[in-house]
Amino acid sequence: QNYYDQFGGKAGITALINTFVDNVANDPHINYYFAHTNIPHLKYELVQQVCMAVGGPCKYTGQSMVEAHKHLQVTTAAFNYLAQDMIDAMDAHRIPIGAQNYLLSLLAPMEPEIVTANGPLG
Ligand code: HEM
Repeated sequence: QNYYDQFGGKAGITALINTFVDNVANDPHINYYFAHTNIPHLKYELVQQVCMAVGGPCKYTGQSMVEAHKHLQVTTAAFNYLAQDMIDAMDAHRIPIGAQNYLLSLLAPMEPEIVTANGPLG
């Protein structure tokens, strides 16, 4: 089974992103970043991005990671909390650990494009 199938195809990825965005919305460490965000649009873009990343028949046509985040002052701590919210969502959807690690290995290198601010500890 390829990674796209291990994520449950488009339906599985859509369900995963719904849970992930719910987790972020309920995460007091980072939810304030999304106070002015169009959530349905964000979900749409995330589904396309993750679907394409795991080899599915989708095309991400949203903003670059630099463009989407440059005004947000994202810290490394915020990035790590968001990653944990994704892990929790993948666990909740019983995504196989190998597929989880594959997606995380694609997200981790995006950190330097997204993190633009230092936290209180530098
Ligand atoms: C690897 C990690 C991440 C990925 C793959 C990612 C992906 C995305 C994508 C695809 C969009 C939509 C772009 C568009 O609309 O064209 C977006 C927007 C956004 N992201 Fe991220 N993101 C990540 C990390 C973060 C982190 C750590 C934060 C803050 C804690 C964050 C906050 C936001 C916000 C607030 C928006 C909406 C911006 C707006 O409304 O203008 N993201 N992200």
